Amino acid sequence: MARGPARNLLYLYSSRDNFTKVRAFLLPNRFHRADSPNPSNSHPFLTPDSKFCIPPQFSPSHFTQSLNYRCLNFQRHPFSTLVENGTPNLNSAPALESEVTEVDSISDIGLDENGPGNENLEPEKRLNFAQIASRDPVEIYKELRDASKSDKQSRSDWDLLIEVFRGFAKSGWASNQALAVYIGASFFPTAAHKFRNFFFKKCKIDIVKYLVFLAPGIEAEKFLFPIFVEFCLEEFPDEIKRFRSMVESADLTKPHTWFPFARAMKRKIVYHCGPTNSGKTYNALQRFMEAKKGIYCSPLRLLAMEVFDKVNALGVYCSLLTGQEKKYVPFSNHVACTVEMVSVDELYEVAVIDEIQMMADPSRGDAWTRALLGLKADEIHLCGDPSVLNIVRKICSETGDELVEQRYDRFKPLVVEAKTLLGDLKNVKSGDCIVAFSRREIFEVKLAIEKYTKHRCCVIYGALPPETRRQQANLFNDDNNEYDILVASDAVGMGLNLHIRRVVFYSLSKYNGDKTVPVPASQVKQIAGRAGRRGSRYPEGLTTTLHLEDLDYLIECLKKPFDEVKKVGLFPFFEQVELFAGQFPDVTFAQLLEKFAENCRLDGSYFLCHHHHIKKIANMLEKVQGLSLEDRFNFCFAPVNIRDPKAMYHLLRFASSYAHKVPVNIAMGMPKCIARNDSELLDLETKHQVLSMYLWLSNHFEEEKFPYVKKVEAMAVDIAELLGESLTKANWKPESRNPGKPRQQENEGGYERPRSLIKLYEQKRQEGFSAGQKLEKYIRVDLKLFARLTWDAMDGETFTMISLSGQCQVQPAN
Ligand SMILES: Nc1ncnc2c1ncn2[C@@H]1O[C@H](COP(=O)(O)OP(=O)(O)OP(=O)(O)O)[C@@H](O)[C@H]1O
Repeated sequence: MARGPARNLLYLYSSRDNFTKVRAFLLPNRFHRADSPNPSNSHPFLTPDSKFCIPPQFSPSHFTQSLNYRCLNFQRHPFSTLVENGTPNLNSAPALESEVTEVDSISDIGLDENGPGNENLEPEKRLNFAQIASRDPVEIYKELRDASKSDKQSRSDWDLLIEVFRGFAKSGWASNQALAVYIGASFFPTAAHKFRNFFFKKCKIDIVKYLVFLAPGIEAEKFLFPIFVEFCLEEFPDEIKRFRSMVESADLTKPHTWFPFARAMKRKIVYHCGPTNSGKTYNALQRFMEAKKGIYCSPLRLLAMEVFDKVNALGVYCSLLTGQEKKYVPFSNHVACTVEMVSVDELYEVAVIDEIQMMADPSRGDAWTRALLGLKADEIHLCGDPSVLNIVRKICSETGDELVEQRYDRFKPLVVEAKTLLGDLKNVKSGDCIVAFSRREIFEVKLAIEKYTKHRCCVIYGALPPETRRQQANLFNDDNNEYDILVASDAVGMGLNLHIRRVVFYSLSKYNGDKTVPVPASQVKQIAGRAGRRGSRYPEGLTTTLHLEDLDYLIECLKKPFDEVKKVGLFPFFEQVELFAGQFPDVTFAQLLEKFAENCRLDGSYFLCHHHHIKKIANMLEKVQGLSLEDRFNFCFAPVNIRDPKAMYHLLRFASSYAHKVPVNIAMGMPKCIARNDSELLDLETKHQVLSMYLWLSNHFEEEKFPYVKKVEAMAVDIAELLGESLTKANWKPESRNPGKPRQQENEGGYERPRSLIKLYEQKRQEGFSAGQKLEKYIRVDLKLFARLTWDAMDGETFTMISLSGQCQVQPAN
C-alpha cells in the first residue's frame, strides 16, 4: 500500500472527478504563487524541444481522453466490422518472434494451449471490447491486484501479450508520459518490467483478449498506461517521491513568477528598437536622467563607466556599480551598473536595459532575462535591435506589463564600398577601423600598417582593461595626433563613442574556440554600424572588406534582416542549485551542475545558459577543501580567462586562502616599465585580469577576507596605464596565447600581403579573359534592387558604392 504523499497522490488520482486537483498536486511549481495568473492552466512539463518533453496533448485528463478516444474509434468502426464472426482482425499485428523470452515464471500464469478465443465463446459470453475500453483503469488495476491468479490463456494470446508488453517497455511515448507522474526515464524500464510480471500473474481473460485485439502498438500502450500508473503509484512511492523532488528542485519553468514584487507592479516597458547609431540609448537615457530614481544596466563595464561620467557631467548625480567597482556619489539617486549587478530589490522610477538582444547570449543571457523579469521599476526602457522584440512581447503578455514599441532608423546612411582594400593594407585611409577577430591578427595588422604606411594605429580588443580601451579610443578620436587608424576586435561593436569613417573587415571569420566559423550577420551589422556615428565629423558611414572575396558576405550580412530569437537565457539562482544539491549529497559541484542541466525543466521560450567555463572552474576548485556550496558557486562566476593558466592559478590561490580563512593577498610583482615585446604585453594583460578578479571577489565575498583592495585598485590603474603606453609604442610580432593553434604562414615582416586580387586575376586569365577586359558581377542589394559591380581585373581602379538604405549609388573611380 502506498504511504504518505504517494497515498494522497493515489487517492486524488483515483477519483476521476479530481483530475484538476491531481494536476495541481502532481505538478506544483515551487515558485508558484497564489496570485500568479491562472496556475491550473500551466503546462507541467516542457515544450516539445525541451529536455523533459511531455507531448503537449498530455495532461492527467489525457487518460480519460485516451479512453474516450478508443470509444470514439469504436463508434466510428463498429465492433462487428472489425471483428467478423467474433474473430478480432489481427492482420495489422506485427509478426511474432518465435521465441518467448523474459517470462519470469511461466508456471505462474494459467496457460491453456487450446484455450478459448472470443470467437469460440457463446455469443452472449462474447466480450464487449467497447465496454472494456471504457472501463475505469483504477478499477481494472484493483481487480488485477485483488485477483488470486491469472485466467488461462491460449498460447497464441500469450505470445501476443508478451509482444504487447515488450512494446510497452520500449515505448518512447509511455516513457515520456510516465515523467508526468514522476517515473523517471531511467526507472521506467524497471517499472515496466515489474508491471508486466504483475500483469501476467493476475491477468483476466477479457483484458487479455482486448489487448490481443489491440495488438502491440500505441493503442495497447494507451490502454495499459493508466493501469501502469496505478500500479506504479502503489508499488514505487519512494522512487516517485525521489524523482519528483529532483525534478521540482530543477524547475526553471515560469521564471516570471520568481519575482512576485515586480509582478505586483504594473510596469511600462518601452522597447527602443533599431539599428546601431540610431539614438536608442540617447533617448532612453533622457528618461533616465529626468527620473527621480533610475538605474542604467550596461552590457560592459566600459559602457557603465561612460554613462556614469556623462550623466554626472550633466549634473545628475549617479553612482557606479560593476563587479569590480562601487563608486558611490553622495546624494545620488541614479546608478549605472553592469547588468549582472542589477538589484531586483530596489524600487526605481526608470530603468534602462541596454543591448537587450543579449538576452539570447548563450553564456550571459540570463542576466538580461533576470533584469527584464525582475526589475522593480515603473518604466523600463529596453534598447536593442529587433531580434528579441517578439519574445519580449510574449514575456510582457505573461508578466502583464504594458509594452510600447518605438522604432528608430540610422542617423547617417551606411554605405558599402565595393572597391574593398583589394587585399592590400597599404590602401587604408585616415579614420579607418580595421576589424580583426584575433589578438594575433590585430597586432599583425598594426605592424604592417605602421611599417608600410605613414599611419599610426590605436588598438582595442577584449582582453584590455576598460580604462585602456578608453585611452586608445580617445587617442584615435583626437585629431591632433598621428594616431588616425584603429585596429580592433569585435570589442569595438559596443560601448565606445568612436569617430570612425570606415569599418574595414580584415576577415569575416573567427575562431570560436573549436573551429573557424563565419562571423554571425548580427555581429557584422553591429560592428559595421559603428562607422559614421552621429557627432563624428563624417557625413556617412562606410564599410568594406580587405579582400574582394569577403565583400559578398559583408553585403549579405548587412541586408539580412535580424533573425528572430526564439529563446532567451536562464540560469538558476544559488538557492535553486542548493535545493537541487539536496538530492545529490555525494557528487562534486561540477557534476551537480551537469545533473542540473540534464534534469532542469524550462518553458519553451528559455534555454539554460552555457556553463562550460563554470564547470571548468568548479573542477579546478574541487581539491580546495573548506569551501561551502555557496562559496563554490560564487567563485565559479569570477571573471577569469579559463584558457589562461596564470589567471587560473591565481584564482585557485585566492580560493585556497579564502577556504583556509587567511586574508587573501595579491602576491604579484608590479612591472617596472612598459612592455617591450608581446610576451611582456601578455603578462601585463594577465596581471590586470588577476587584479580585476581580486576586486570582483572582494565585492562578492566578505570584504575583510580581501584586505588589499586599495592596493589592488592602485596597481590596476598603473597597469592599465602601462598597457596603454605599451600599445601606443607596440611594434613587434604578436605571440599566441594558444601555441597549439596552427598559424598562418608569415613572411619576414610578420605580414603577408593577401593574394585575393592576384588569385582572382590569375583565375580569370586562365578562364580566357584578356588583360583589361571588364568583369562583371551582380550583387543583390535588397529584394528588388541589384547593383552592378564592375571592376577592372587589371588595374582595380573602377569601383562602385552600394547604398544599403535602399538607393544604389554607382560612383566613378577616383
Ligand atoms: N537627439 C540627439 N541629440 C544629440 N545627439 C544624439 C541624439 N541622439 C543620439 N545622439 C548621439 O548619437 C550617437 C548614437 O546614439 P545612441 O548611442 O543613442 O545610438 P544607439 O542607437 O543606441 O546605438 P548603439 O546601439 O550603437 O549604442 C551618440 O553619440 C549619441 O550621443
